[in-house]
Amino acid sequence: MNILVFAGTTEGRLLIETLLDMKKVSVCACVATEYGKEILEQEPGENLEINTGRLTVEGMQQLMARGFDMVIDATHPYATLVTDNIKEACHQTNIKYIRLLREKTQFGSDCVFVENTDAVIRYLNTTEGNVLLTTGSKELARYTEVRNYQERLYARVLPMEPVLASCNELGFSGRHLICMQGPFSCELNVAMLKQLNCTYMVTKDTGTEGGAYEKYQAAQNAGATLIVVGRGEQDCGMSLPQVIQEINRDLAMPELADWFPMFINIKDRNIAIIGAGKIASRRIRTLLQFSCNVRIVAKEIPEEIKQMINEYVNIDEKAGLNRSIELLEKEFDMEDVNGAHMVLAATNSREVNESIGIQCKNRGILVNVADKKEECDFYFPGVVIQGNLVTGITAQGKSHSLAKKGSEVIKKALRDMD
Ligand SMILES: C[C@@]1(CC(=O)O)c2cc3[nH]c(cc4nc(cc5[nH]c(cc(n2)[C@H]1CCC(=O)O)[C@@](C)(CC(=O)O)[C@@H]5CCC(=O)O)C(CC(=O)O)=C4CCC(=O)O)c(CCC(=O)O)c3CC(=O)O
Ligand SMILES: NC(=O)C1=CN([C@@H]2O[C@H](COP(=O)(O)OP(=O)(O)OC[C@H]3O[C@@H](n4cnc5c(N)ncnc54)[C@H](O)[C@@H]3O)[C@@H](O)[C@H]2O)C=CC1
Repeated sequence: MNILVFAGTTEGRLLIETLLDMKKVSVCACVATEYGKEILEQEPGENLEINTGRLTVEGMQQLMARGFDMVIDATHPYATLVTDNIKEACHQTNIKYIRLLREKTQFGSDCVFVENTDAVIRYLNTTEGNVLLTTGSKELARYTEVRNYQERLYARVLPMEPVLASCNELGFSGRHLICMQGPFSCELNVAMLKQLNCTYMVTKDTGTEGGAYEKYQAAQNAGATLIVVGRGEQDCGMSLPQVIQEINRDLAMPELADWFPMFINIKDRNIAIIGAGKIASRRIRTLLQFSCNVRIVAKEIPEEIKQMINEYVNIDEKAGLNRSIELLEKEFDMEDVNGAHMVLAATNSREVNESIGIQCKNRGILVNVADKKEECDFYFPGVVIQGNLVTGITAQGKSHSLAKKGSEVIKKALRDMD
């Protein structure tokens, strides 16, 4: 089973460790930063691949096109934008999405709960006293809206060069900036609160793994008030044991294929290809290696296809083959598929392809619609021929690039065969 994990968090690391201990599981882990990679502390090996860098939705889709059984989103509970992007990419590529979410911390009613950073700033502006900010560097700029922020606020951030620079730029420096990597024990938090004389501490609900409970205890011990910023809409998800249970259930299920390979005799059968672009020409090249009659219909037929046809006509003549290869340079109409046993709709017009699909189905002609798998009666496989061996491979419409890779592997394997 191939699992794509968006990680970079403690629970992501725990999940990956558990997955790598399971048999039959390969993991591709995506982390946004080098720091996230360090958290992982895992050496890439046969069952683990690590990708570093922030991906766009398109980048995620491209990666997912390699064919994964599921995607587990173990990004930070406050990383709402990344989560939206991962969900969108899963939706586009039709891959199962699971949100791994840390459990919420059980804070007492002596905390102040606010919905977002705006609300923290509003609240702090109604109070006095020093504040220890433990919400990270990303939203630090917003906190400059707190009155006397350079005197009142103390920021605790990760010890990374760019983070330090941006904090300094905002006016957080010297005693007011603590660059340190957690985990922070209750005692350490208490010591910091006391040393800096803080009466407030701001945190997100980063869950047990994020040390939120240690902050709560510390605030209580140091006589400070903990201000908790909510998670917004990110409340739905599974815990780590639930995710593992789900994967184990999927592993136990037999994998049933929907597409059965079948070899049919197309000698002297009529095959019509509508369109003569990049996709059609790839398929024409494949079909010409079979003994079927071929009719190509396209508004414009590129010179290279005409040349390819001429070469085949010559080969056919020499070999005494009596099949027809026709080129019709015209706008498509339904007359063009009269007598066809099989049709490939590969124009660049959705409307034309859809209409070809519908009309062929109505007339009982097997049809392939290159831009919409749901409208296909059959898929065009990756075809490799060597002597009497004919192979066709499909990834069942789940990953076109996987089908392509499979064909390449077969081609090489057959070439290397004695
Ligand atoms: C379902 C199927 C139906 C059918 O057409 O028969 C289909 C559908 C679609 N393909 C799309 C895209 C791409 N397909 C390829 C490659 C191949 N696609 C092939 C077959 C199939 N493609 C059928 C079964 C697939 C399966 O087995 O899983 C191969 C095997 C045979 C061949 O085409 O010759 C050949 C690889 C073999 C080789 O190269 O050797 C590439 C890569 C490339 O071109 O380099 C891309 C672009 C990159 C990408 O998206 O990954 C789109 C979106 C179009 C859009 O966005 O407009 C759809 C529409 C949809 O999914 O609904
Ligand atoms: N199944 C697959 O593997 C893939 C499918 N596609 C899809 O396949 C389709 C074709 O892609 P390309 O070959 O790259 O397009 P293209 O733009 O290279 O070629 C389109 C062809 O259709 C012809 N055409 C357009 N309207 C026509 C009409 N009314 N009558 C006759 N001919 C007409 C044009 O003359 C041209 O030859 C697109 O819809 C694309 O989304 C794209 C990538 C891979």
